[in-house]
Amino acid sequence: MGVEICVEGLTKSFGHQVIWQDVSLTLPAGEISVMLGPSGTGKSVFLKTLVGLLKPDRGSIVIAGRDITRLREHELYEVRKLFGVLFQDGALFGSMNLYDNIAFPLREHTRKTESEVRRIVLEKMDMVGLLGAEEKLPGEISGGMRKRAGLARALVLDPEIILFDEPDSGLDPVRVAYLNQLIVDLNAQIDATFLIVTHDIASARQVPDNIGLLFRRELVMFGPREKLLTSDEPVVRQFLNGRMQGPIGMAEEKDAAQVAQELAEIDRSTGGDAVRDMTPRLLPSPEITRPPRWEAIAGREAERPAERGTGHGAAAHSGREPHGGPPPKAEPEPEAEPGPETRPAPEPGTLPKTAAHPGPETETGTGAGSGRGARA
Ligand SMILES: Nc1ncnc2c1ncn2[C@@H]1O[C@H](COP(=O)(O)OP(=O)(O)OP(=O)(O)O)[C@@H](O)[C@H]1O
Repeated sequence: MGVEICVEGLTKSFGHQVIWQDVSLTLPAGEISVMLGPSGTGKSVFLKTLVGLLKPDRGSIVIAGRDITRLREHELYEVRKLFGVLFQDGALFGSMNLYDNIAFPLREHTRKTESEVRRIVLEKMDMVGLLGAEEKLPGEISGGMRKRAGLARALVLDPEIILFDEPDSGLDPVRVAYLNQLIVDLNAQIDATFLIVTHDIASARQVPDNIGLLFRRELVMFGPREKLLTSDEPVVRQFLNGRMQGPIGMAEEKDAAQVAQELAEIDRSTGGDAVRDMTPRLLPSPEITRPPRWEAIAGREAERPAERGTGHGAAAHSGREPHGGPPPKAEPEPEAEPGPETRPAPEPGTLPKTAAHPGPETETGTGAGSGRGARA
């Protein structure tokens, strides 16, 4: 089972620039949480702070009973063993084939024999639908495959927490749909605590148990998905509907009168309720054995059949089926996709260090809605 992360009064600045202040939230063990926010609001900084790569100015981050903001570097190293991180571009080493990229953390941080390494690498490649692509170089495959290779590498040390930094960036909507299904399937299989930073509203509406929103140097809200999807908070409504009308401006904040006028206009044109759709939850693929937590979620979803596919819910926001469809393995990815995703690989030392940390087999039963919010 994944571990809970309890953040209290967290503040981070660079020089005089406050990135965010007094952030408090709890990422419930084993649940999927999404962090949203306009560009530059410090979502990536938040992820890096959680994993101990950046030090906050104030506040605490308690993981498995330890406040990681107070740990020394060698103690942090132990805590980082709990984490797997999927970086935006997969952060693969360009000169290594996928097999060696995925084996890298095992060879670096464990004493496993090559036959054990092989078993684990192939198991994780199978989980992300990449079996058969072991010999490919990162530059020879599509952006979607690179993300999945990065995910396989994040999985090899059996993390209890997985951080995803914009997993959908640079992917077309179909690849995003497959990746979302993979994320949900993995959560049902490995039961780790997931935190996803994304700009993709459709993903944010369907995938998580909890949603948070950073804006104006604050955590505006963090709480159960249902609560944010039906929220009256203008920033939340604007962001979850991808609208220009609302407090979030192109480059700078709008004045209050303009915001009030825009919101009144939306309410006039929509009757005021168009933004509060309960998008159906994405469920694990049929072939995945659902642990009790997901059984409970599926049960709750089944209780609202009338809402499925009606109004401006999932259909309007994502254009995709909420669940089902072929598993990620069946994804027909083009193999070569030169483009912005092909970036120089980072130096080995820049990756957060992780190591084997198998968790117990027990299932979490917390269910959606146990996230403790800033103001939710
Ligand atoms: N190491 C650093 N030193 C100084 N400033 C930094 C550093 N890292 C990030 N910043 C600043 O912190 C702010 C938040 O950056 P961050 O990348 O976390 O935003 P973000 O919300 O993830 O943005 P995006 O959605 O565009 O990826 C930016 O103004 C950035 O320039």
